[in-house]
Amino acid sequence: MSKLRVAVLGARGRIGAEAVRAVEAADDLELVAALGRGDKLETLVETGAQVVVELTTPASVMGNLDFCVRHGIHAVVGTTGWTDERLAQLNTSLAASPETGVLIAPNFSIGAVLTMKFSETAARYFESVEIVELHHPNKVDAPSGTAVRTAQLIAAARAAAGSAPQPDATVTALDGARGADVDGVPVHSVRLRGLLAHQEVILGGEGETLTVRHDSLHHSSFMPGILLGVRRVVSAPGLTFGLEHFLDLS
Ligand SMILES: NC(=O)C1=CN([C@@H]2O[C@H](COP(=O)(O)OP(=O)(O)OC[C@H]3O[C@@H](n4cnc5c(N)ncnc54)[C@H](OP(=O)(O)O)[C@@H]3O)[C@@H](O)[C@H]2O)C=CC1
Ligand SMILES: O=C(O)C1=N[C@H](C(=O)O)C[C@H](O)C1
Repeated sequence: MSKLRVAVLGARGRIGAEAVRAVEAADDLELVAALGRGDKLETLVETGAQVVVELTTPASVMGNLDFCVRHGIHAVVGTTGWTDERLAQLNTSLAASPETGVLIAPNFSIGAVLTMKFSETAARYFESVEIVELHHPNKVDAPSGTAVRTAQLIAAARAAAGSAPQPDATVTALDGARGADVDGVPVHSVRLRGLLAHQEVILGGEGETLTVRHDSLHHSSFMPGILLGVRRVVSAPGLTFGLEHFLDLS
C-alpha cells in the first residue's frame, strides 16, 4: 500500500519539530516537506503533499489554510486563535473545494480531550465552574485554545440544562482579577517557566468541589492525536472541529 504524503508547516517550532519526527517514524506516512516561515507554499504542490499538518501561529494559519484548501490538500490544524469569523471564512473556502477535509483540534492529547468531555458532562450538576490554564511563558495567545473550547462546551451544557448564572458577589475588582469571561465561564491564564500545557476545571456545588486536571508534560503527548488526525482527515471532507469526532467517545 502506498504511503500517505504528509507535510508539516511550522516545522521548526516546538510542536512542529516533534510532529516532523512523529511523521518520519510512522511506517504508513511519508514526510514530503517540512516548511518554516519564509518557505514557499508551492513546495506543497511540487512534492504532492496530500495532508498538511499546520502548527504555526494565529497570524499565519488562515493564509496557509487558504492555500491548502484551494489546492485540495487536506489539513490537520493545531494552531490556535479560532473565532466564529475565522471558522466562517474557512467554511466558505471549503465549500468551493468540497472533497477537501480540515481537522482543527484545540488539543491533540487524549487526556485534554477527555478533560473537555468530563467537564462538559459535569457542568450541569454544579452551580459554579472556573478554568485555570497554565502554560510555558513563550505562548503568544491567552486564554489557550483548549481553555476557550472547554469553556464553550461547559457554557453550552449549562444553557441546555437551564442552569442559572453563576453566583459571584464581586462588586469591585482589579482588571483581570476575575479572569477572562468566555461565554460566562471565568478563565484564568498562568504563564510560568518550567510548565508546558496544563488545565484545571474547578466545579463547585453546595458543600463540595470537583477538579478535573490535565497535564501535558512533553510535546509527545500531542503526537498520537496528530497521527490519528492525518490518517482520518483524508476521508472526512469539510470542517471537523475537535479530535473527539475521530475518537469513539460515546
Ligand atoms: N492543538 C494542540 O494540541 C497544540 C497546539 N499548539 C499550538 O500550535 C501553535 C504553535 O505552537 P508552538 O510550536 O509552541 O509555537 P512556536 O512559536 O514554537 O512554533 C511556530 C512555528 O511556526 C513558524 N511559522 C510562523 N509563521 C509561519 C508560516 N507562515 N509558515 C510556516 N511556518 C511559520 C514559526 O517560525 P518563526 O519562529 O520564524 O516565527 C515557528 O517556527 C500555537 O498556536 C499553539 O497554541 C501547540 C501545542 C499543542
Ligand atoms: O501553545 C501551546 O503550547 C499549546 N497550545 C494549545 C492551546 O492553546 O490550547 C494546546 C496546548 O494547550 C498547548
